[in-house]
Amino acid sequence: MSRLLVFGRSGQVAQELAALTSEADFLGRGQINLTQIGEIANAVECRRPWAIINAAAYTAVDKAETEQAEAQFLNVEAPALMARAAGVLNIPFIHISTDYVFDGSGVEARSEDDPTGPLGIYGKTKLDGEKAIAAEGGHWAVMRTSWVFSSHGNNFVKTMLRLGRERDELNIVADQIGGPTPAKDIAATLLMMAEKMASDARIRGIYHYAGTPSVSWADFAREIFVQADINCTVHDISTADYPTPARRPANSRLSCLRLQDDLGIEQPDWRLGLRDVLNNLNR
Ligand SMILES: NC(=O)C1=CN([C@@H]2O[C@H](COP(=O)(O)OP(=O)(O)OC[C@H]3O[C@@H](n4cnc5c(N)ncnc54)[C@H](OP(=O)(O)O)[C@@H]3O)[C@@H](O)[C@H]2O)C=CC1
Ligand SMILES: Cc1cn([C@H]2C[C@H](O)[C@@H](COP(=O)(O)OP(=O)(O)O[C@H]3O[C@@H](C)C(=O)[C@@H](O)[C@H]3O)O2)c(=O)[nH]c1=O
Repeated sequence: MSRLLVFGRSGQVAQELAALTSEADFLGRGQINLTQIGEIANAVECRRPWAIINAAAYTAVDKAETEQAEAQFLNVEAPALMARAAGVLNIPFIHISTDYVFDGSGVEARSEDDPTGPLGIYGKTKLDGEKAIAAEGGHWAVMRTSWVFSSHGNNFVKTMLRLGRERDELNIVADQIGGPTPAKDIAATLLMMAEKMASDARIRGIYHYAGTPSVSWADFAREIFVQADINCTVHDISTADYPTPARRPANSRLSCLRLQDDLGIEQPDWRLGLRDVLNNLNR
């Protein structure tokens, strides 16, 4: 019986996929060098999976501004090679992209067909990755998600838990709004999408999937401190008061109606996902 192939192993989404299924092979940095020509096609050919999920990426938003070549390879070239290898076997390929493909203007939730306009290198390479996958022409889907958190790897929740225990007050950006998304819910949705795609060729293209309700980073931090019972005061600041190498979108709201209509999948309430993550970290 053929298995699922996942690129990525110790990342947030990859670990949550591993927790949900034992019927998959996971290839992280220790198992495959994604920058080595031929390794992706070989890995796919010798395993002959029934579907491929790409959970590997270059995700360091600020560092990408100076490590453009690495970001380009991992976020554009490698996913295109995965899509091509999936096309050869005629199997579904699912990739993950980001709210950072948008320019963040306006206040409305963005739908899949809205114009893009990344503000930094990370977002630009993720957008170019989407386009490169589409150009391969196989049976592909891209899940665009946002503000991912889990008990594994690096994320805003873990940064806030560390800083909140060290300091009495923190200044956090309050004019960037988005949907925090639990990696566990992303993993479950990716598996559902893969299964559905295997039997229904109409499930293809870009799908938004983000947690609800939308909040600012500052309000997200406040909820983390309430749930974790940490005494740290959050002060609202503006993006201009927190300079970073990469610009980030002010409006990261994603409309997730397409996924609801095509697959019946609802947006997760991130506050419940946060409770679950905090419980796991406390175990
Ligand atoms: N984090 C976020 O807030 C968001 C993430 N996304 C997207 O979701 C996807 C998953 O993100 P997330 O789980 O947070 O990512 P992580 O940063 O937690 O994990 C990245 C994964 O990429 C793999 N990887 C990185 N560099 C290499 C390399 N040179 N060769 C092989 N593998 C490599 C890592 O491998 P290894 O297993 O060896 O460590 C790891 O599994 C990405 O496509 C990301 O762009 C979208 C929106 C928000
Ligand atoms: C630590 C800290 C951050 N911030 C701000 C900076 C930034 O605007 C916001 C979030 O910072 P981070 O650097 O943790 O998040 P960032 O790495 O930008 O998160 C993004 O990662 C990539 C991979 C994605 O695809 C996005 O969806 C998004 O999740 O919080 C403060 O205002 N005060 C602080 O003390």
